[in-house]
Amino acid sequence: MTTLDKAPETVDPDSVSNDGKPCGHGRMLRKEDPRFVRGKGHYVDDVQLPGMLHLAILRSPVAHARVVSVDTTAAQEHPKVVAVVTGADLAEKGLAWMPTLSNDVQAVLATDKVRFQGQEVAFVVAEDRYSARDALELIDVEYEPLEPVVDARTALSPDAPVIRTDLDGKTDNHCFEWETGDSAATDAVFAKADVVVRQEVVYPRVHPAPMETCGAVADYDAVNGKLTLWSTSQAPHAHRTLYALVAGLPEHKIRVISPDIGGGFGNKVPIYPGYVCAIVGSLVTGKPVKWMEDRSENLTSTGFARDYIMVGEIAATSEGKILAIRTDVLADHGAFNGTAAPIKYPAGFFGVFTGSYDLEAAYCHMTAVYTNKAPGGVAYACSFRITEAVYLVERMVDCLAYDLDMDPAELRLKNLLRPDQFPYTSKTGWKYDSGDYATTMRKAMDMIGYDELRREQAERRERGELMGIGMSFFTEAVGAGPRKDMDILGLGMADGCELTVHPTGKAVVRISVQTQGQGHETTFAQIVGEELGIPPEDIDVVHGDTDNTPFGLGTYGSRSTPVSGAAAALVARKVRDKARIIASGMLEVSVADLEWVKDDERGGAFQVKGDPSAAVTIQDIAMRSYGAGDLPDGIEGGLEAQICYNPENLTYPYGAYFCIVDVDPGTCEVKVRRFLAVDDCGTRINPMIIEGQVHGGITDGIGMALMEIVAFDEDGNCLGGSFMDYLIPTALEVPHFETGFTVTPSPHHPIGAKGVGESATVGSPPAVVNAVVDALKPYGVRHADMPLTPSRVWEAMQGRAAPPI
Ligand code: PCD
Ligand SMILES: [Cu+]
Repeated sequence: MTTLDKAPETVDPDSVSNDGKPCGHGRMLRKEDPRFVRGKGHYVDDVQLPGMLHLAILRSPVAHARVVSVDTTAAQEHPKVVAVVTGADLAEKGLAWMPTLSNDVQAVLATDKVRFQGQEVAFVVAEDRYSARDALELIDVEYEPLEPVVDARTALSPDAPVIRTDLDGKTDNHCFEWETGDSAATDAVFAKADVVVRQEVVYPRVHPAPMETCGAVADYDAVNGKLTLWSTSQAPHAHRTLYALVAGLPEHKIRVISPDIGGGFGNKVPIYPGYVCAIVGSLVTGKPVKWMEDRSENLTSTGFARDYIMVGEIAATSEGKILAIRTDVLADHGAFNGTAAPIKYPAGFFGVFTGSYDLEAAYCHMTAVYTNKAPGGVAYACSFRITEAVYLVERMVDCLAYDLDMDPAELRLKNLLRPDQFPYTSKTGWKYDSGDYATTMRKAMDMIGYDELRREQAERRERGELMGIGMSFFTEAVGAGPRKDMDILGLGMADGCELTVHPTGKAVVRISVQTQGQGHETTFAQIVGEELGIPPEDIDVVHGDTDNTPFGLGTYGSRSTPVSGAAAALVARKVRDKARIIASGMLEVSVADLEWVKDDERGGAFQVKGDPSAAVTIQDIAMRSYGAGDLPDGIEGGLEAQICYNPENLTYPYGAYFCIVDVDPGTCEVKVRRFLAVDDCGTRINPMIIEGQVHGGITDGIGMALMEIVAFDEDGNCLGGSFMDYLIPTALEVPHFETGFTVTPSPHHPIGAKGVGESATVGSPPAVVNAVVDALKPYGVRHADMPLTPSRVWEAMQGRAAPPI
């Protein structure tokens, strides 16, 4: 069902739920913003504790070397230094290595070797931040250089030095092998196809680069045996459990607090050595210890994203019916596999590379390798590798359009899944919950004025101008996930939620997910408010503190709305069920005689069927639940509930994106003239927040398509270690954003909502690249790799392969 533009007049047409009723309170200003715009946000670096010490990390200047010796004598003598800790010190405590969230191990501080430039080698704890940094220079490390492995393509060659000598019996740089789909069936379809298109497509290494870098303040209270850790974590509960397992501390004696987070984008999902160092620092000094990265440390040593070399093949009929897709991927995971992905999915959700199309067969084979680069493979605004998958398929479809000389919009419309095919099980086993793709695609084409733009393009081409029209149609799988298939290091991906309505009818909802700027304090209040008829202003959302919130797996992969959002709606319904019983006592009727009504005047109320005068509001009921007088039999006092929600399936948001670019034939500079995103994320809780999310994601996508890359020289030196070298887009590089939407609610989500936080980062890079390649069509360009900097555009126009950057 698509409730496109079908909302009744009285309802904010921006926000309708399954049954056409308003959901939440629509466009509500964010409750957290008054704090942020007045500089009253409270971030990890704002934490100041009495007697707090400062920690700085010594990092490897080289990519691959044996650590011969680490001499800390001079640093220890620095008057303000309190402690210096090396890998050898940690090894004595059994803490030199830690598990990663993808079942690998990573060095906290190097013992045997350094494996990437920027790797943690030792740390200093000093009285102030400056002294800690100064003292790093007094540590003398002797390195015996080893040949670095920089290029994933040669990592498996027999003469490549073995990076992970720490792993028992390891004789090569192989990380993992993975496949999905049906190889034989796919080969058979390819054999009979009229057309086969093949293209190598590289998604370069990029960095999430959140505004706030990573950091922690650890405070170990030896008297009570309690560790409090303020940290920049997108997943405080999961982190706490891992600290308990690794350090052997009792879990109830660990409190992880994620205060305000200045952007996460997947970068704050992993546990970094720095967090562990801060904990060790506090344990050994008995004082609170703060560690805060600088920008360069963040860019060179924390979780990068992508780094996939993909060879795609698409089989089709000469009329443009896509039959099958096949791909072979080489994945560069850096020195340690630092991806965070559900354990059964080493390549994340890359299995959705079949896109939004109706295929006969599909197959993917992937090889992942270790290289002497920073660890990662994090899901940067991407539900576990979906960004890469969508980029591959959307680039391949455009290559097919090029080869068949077909219009790429027409080609997509011909192949999109039809509404009657949902729920649709893809050839790689993903169950797409709902969709009406063609409606969304047509709406986007109308909004952008597709036919008119093609006419304009033809005219401009006559004049030698390079105008490009690019598009993408994407489907994501977000909301990990059903615990039967998904866990991170053994932790099932269900989320708890607790709701308390106070006697005066104000409420507190405690959630396990962690906002990093998405506006959860607003939208979760809206979800509960909608269910109970309590104004969202009267509902406080508590998050980011393991002592005060229920267990859950955290925020990434756009899972908060699909999982915790569902939990919030259901816990509110549980409270409402209890309220109904209390109301039946108050009104002296049976429960069956009551109906739940919501209106502007009263908010929410239970009313005797057919008698609007006999009603009690949720606020009346709350007071009664705590107040004097008897409650119905078996009903305890108070109005609260808790649940743990295990999603039945992921949710599958989708969208149709259009990008218009102009390429200067002289300078080869790309200017994004227009960008339109039409998203379908099911029921929209707060359209204003959704638009903000989409604006951010488009900006990210333009950045990746046109300028972002973490490159390395042949010695393994990172060439993107500052914002002078690692370019991110500013307001100057992005156009005015155009957005639209359709609403196809998720059938299994209690309010029909799907995630949206990453949609635009997933959908926009292929739209931008497709636009640039389309602009270069007169030069016979079928593909060019990101980032499409002027030099790469120039090379493509010369008919040359892209040079390394
Ligand atoms: N339907 C719907 C959906 C949604 N929503 C909204 O919107 C938002 C979002 O959501 P989601 O989609 O659910 O998501 P989340 O989970 O919450 O979040 C996450 C995401 O989010 C995004 N966005 C953002 N924003 C900001 N500001 N910051 C940040 O950091 C960030 N990050 C990014 C990322 S990257 Mo990953 O981590 O990579 O995986 S994942 C991610 C929120 O508020 C909600 O509520 C609404 O309203 N409706
Ligand atoms: Cu990804």
